[in-house]
Amino acid sequence: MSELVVIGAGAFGTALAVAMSRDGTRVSLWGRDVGAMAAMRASRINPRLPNVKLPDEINVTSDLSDIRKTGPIIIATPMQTLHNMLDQIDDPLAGRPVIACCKGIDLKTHQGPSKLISNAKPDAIAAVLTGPSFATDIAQGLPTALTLACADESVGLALQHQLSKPMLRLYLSGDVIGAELGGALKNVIAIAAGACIGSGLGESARAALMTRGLAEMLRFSNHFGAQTQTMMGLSGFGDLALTCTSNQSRNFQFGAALGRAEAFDKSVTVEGVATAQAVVEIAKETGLDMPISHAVCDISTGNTSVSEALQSLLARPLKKE
Ligand SMILES: NC(=O)C1=CN([C@@H]2O[C@H](COP(=O)(O)OP(=O)(O)OC[C@H]3O[C@@H](n4cnc5c(N)ncnc54)[C@H](O)[C@@H]3O)[C@@H](O)[C@H]2O)C=CC1
Ligand SMILES: O=C(CO)COP(=O)(O)O
Repeated sequence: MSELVVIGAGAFGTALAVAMSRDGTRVSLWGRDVGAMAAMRASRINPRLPNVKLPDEINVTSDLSDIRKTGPIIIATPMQTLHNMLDQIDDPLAGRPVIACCKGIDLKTHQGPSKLISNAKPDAIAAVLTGPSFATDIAQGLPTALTLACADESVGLALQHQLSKPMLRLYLSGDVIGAELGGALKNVIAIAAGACIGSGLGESARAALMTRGLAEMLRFSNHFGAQTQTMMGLSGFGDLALTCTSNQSRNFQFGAALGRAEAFDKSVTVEGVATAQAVVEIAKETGLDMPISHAVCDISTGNTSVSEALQSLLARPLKKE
């Protein structure tokens, strides 16, 4: 019987644990909050996914030593907590695949999840699982397709086969940088799309933002060696399309609240805010032109209003597509 560890018992970690356990795989689902994990163990319900019962195959735990069990490790904590999370794991995880689902760029180091993993655990095998998928859809067993990216082709192939399920199709890629940058950058553009709709600018404007946003994603990721094909696939265009057009997306919801000048619940995970800030800092260092990310950084930190940000985007010099 295969085994798997999922670190991070939020919506996404729990959804993946449920999906993976459907074929009898034994999953250890780790969360940091001892009380919340005890409650989840008793009720078999995660309040973030209230309609989904956790199967018996899932061992809900707050004991990090449970990750010593065999099998790949999936990390589904928010991006800005990954550095600290890896520091808490005292095992070197030698030879173990460590698969990040975090979508973002670390503000302190300007690195993505795979680099943080390789720096902290040089003997582990870093991989990334990303693409268009809401936790609720995965947990309910609705059809979903994701990118699994791993630089080690044979490990990637083995993971693709182990983690693909009848309703969860994993497409394999060797372009780890491209896959993780797609997931990080689409959140920034989704905030812009939400602000556009929330402030009543219309769906044509949103389509323009998505298209020019994709151009920004390509410019940025190509600079760091990503392949264009990856950005046009599930982890780039696919996730951009989902997140910019669905009210279920928290990044979209946050942008929409900004557009309507409404308050937003600070406890909700909105990965695009810190990533926009990291992108602006990286753009300053590299000279990359990232106007939408600049606008999102300014509106999400309260430096500019949505209408001022729009005016500055519209006032840019006309250029070739
Ligand atoms: N929810 C979704 O539909 C999807 C989420 N993701 C990604 O998965 C990652 C996690 O997102 P969600 O599960 O949705 O977030 P969530 O807000 O539902 O859960 C986050 C979890 O991380 C835990 N956490 C917070 N700070 C922590 C720390 N310092 N150390 C350890 N654990 C900590 C929280 O207790 C919570 O259980 C994000 O990067 C997100 O972009 C990816 C695909 C879909
Ligand atoms: O990444 C996601 C879907 O693929 C989830 O998006 P949000 O974090 O914006 O909710």
